[in-house]
Amino acid sequence: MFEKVLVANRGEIAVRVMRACEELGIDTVAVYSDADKHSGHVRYADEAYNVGPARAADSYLDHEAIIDAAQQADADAIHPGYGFLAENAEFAGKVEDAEGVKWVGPSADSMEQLGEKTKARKTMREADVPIVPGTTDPCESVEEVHEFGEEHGYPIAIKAEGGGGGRGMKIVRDPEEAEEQLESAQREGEAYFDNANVYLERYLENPRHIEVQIVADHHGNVRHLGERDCSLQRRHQKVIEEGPSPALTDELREEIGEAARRGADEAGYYNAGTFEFLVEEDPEREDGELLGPEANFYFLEVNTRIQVEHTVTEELTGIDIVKWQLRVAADDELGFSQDDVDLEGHAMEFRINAENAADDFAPATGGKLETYDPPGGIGVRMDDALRQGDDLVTDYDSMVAKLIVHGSDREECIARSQRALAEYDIEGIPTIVPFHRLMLEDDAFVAGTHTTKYLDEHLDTDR
Ligand SMILES: Nc1ncc2cc(-c3cccc4ccccc34)c(N3CC[C@@H](N)C3)nc2n1
Ligand SMILES: [Ca+2]
Repeated sequence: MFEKVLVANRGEIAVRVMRACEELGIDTVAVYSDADKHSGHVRYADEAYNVGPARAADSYLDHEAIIDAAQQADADAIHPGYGFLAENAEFAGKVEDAEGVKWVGPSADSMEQLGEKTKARKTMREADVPIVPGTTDPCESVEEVHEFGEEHGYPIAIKAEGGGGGRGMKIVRDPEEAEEQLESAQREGEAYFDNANVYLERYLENPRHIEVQIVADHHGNVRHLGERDCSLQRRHQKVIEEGPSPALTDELREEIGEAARRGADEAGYYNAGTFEFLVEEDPEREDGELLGPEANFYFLEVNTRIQVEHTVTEELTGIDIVKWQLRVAADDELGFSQDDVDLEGHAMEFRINAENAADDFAPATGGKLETYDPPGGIGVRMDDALRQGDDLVTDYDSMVAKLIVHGSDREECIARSQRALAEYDIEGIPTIVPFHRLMLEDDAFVAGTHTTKYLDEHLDTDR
């Protein structure tokens, strides 16, 4: 096992990874930009290295600065967390090539193969995993869009091959829009992902967003750790994630989990990853009625990294996913079989963003944590890097903490979440805690019938 690991990230995920290291007896190295000199992840680490100025491109995204810090610290491995360089195949390759430093994540090859959506779709098709009906090669012309529309009907989703998370996705609702949307998707692909290739999918109007956690080692062992339902989103940003999904029967749950496992196996994937699916809602579904094996589910894309919401799966299974990432990177075999994976109860994760929900979720522009008094008690987990008196760092992502709650069932989880959110006392910066308190009283959310569009359709009007 590694003796020292550098965490190439900041905030809550950096502390999360360092906690796993501590428990494995591994020394921790933090990197920080000038803006994070007094931040929580620096306080937590055994040693810390400045990697540059506040601008992420000159610090957290600077490949050489991070690798230099790892070599200065004589670290055995680099864990990227999520965001920043976590899915950057070029960086992963450089780390693997750097003398004596291991990459804690999937192979650079996997990141390329599965990060490129058309390739990922081809691989899934090989593994008999249903993919969203559409193309697996780049779309070259607007005629192709029209032909696709003739065959599959409208609406059509035009997606950037290098895209993900909703970036570079355009919807074509009738033939006249095709040319403009095609060019726009190609331009965005070029601008955001340096890849103008786009592909076509039938656009599902009101799906649920279900994702399956995968953990796999270098010895061919591939496990799925059940699903998370990420349907409560606002402008493609997840707000509350939960597991198990309140909409699936055990049968459909097992089918989707096994499909993800099969897909990961086919791709020769290792370390932690998430396979995203869309599940078509049945508009006539009544309260309490669940989506059974007759429901359609389709592979969407793979996230070749640990995700923000991995905590939901950890609370349901009792499996520390980050520790397994470290063990797998050190060439250990997975210490559990698929049958050992057992989901217990219900869990929800509330992203605590420093944003003002009343002002269209505008990110805070600064502030000091005059009061920081997070909740506790049975079934309540706080993942953050904050303490009272901290100045808010606003140079990066607005998510400052995660509240994860576990209960014996969804009802207890909701009641416990309401109790925890009522206890959560943060003064000095705006956060979306009040918004989460409201969500827990929303009929559709409490019934679990909300789909991916629910917030976008309801927020911009009545709140
Ligand atoms: N063919 C097809 N049909 C419906 C889709 C619906 C989503 C989607 C997924 C999750 C939340 C959404 C919110 C508004 C609009 C779309 C979504 C979607 N996403 C959004 C982010 C990225 N993970 C892929 N792709 C889709 N693709
Ligand atoms: Ca994604």
